[in-house]
Amino acid sequence: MSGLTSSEFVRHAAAALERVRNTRPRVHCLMNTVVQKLVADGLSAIDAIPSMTSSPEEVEAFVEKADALSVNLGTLDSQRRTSITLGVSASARLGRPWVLDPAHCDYSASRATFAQQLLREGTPILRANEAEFWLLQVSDDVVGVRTGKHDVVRKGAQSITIENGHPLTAKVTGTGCLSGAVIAAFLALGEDPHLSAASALLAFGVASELAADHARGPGSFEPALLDALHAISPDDILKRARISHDQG
Ligand SMILES: Nc1ncnc2c1ncn2[C@@H]1O[C@H](COP(=O)(O)OP(=O)(O)OP(=O)(O)O)[C@@H](O)[C@H]1O
Ligand SMILES: Cc1ncsc1CCO
Ligand SMILES: [Mg+2]
Repeated sequence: MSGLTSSEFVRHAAAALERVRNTRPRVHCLMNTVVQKLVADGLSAIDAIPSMTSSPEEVEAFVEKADALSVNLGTLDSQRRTSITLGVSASARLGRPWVLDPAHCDYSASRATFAQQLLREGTPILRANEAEFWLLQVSDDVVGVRTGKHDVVRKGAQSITIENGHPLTAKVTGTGCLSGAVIAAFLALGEDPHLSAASALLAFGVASELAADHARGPGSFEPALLDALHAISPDDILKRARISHDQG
């Protein structure tokens, strides 16, 4: 884990949350049409600044203005393919960090092929659920994030496992998509991408636990998660973190 002990990593994550709040990174999202609002609200709640437009004519200008890009393939159509291709190339050209969520690439061979092509542009972070993750190949310099009961953040032989979280998170559509956008906000700090991705997921997992304390089910969990992303403090991370790591 880049030479850090577990407790050093947890302190890094707590401080990274504070830096996201203070620097207010701009995150451009090429997001599926199902969960645009949740993703924009979740980014705003952690004090990042979202933009969501996806027209091919404008995408390069928005990527240029942003500090990081979050790409999601959930509702791919031909215009979105064009916008995503342009956005990802601009990101790689400008050296901006970017995150790929290959949503539902396990349902469609053409989507999986597209995801695999995109992963060759720049040095992205891959954020995927179990089924999607195992379908794609990532090179050793790409950080691969597999979410689920535990989130595993791997780079080459090194991995960090985040045990924080709550099962209700999986009952709200789009929390995985939002976790990818939150990773992009942490990447915008320009720090080690492996640590940034793991820090983002630790903050997200702890926020999920805080939210669950105020929820009666998925319906009340969603707004509680936004409240928790707004309220979560570095201290919550220091007190609640449950992680393990493998140096490979
Ligand atoms: N069993 C579980 N217990 C706790 N947290 C979970 C569980 N399963 C998933 N999560 C959390 O729920 C969020 C969504 O993860 P998931 O792997 O379901 O992504 P996804 O399928 O891409 O979601 P979506 O497509 O709805 O955005 C992540 O923050 C993950 O940590
Ligand atoms: C349900 C669904 N369908 C396309 S995108 C999306 C939300 C993220 O999975
Ligand atoms: Mg998904």
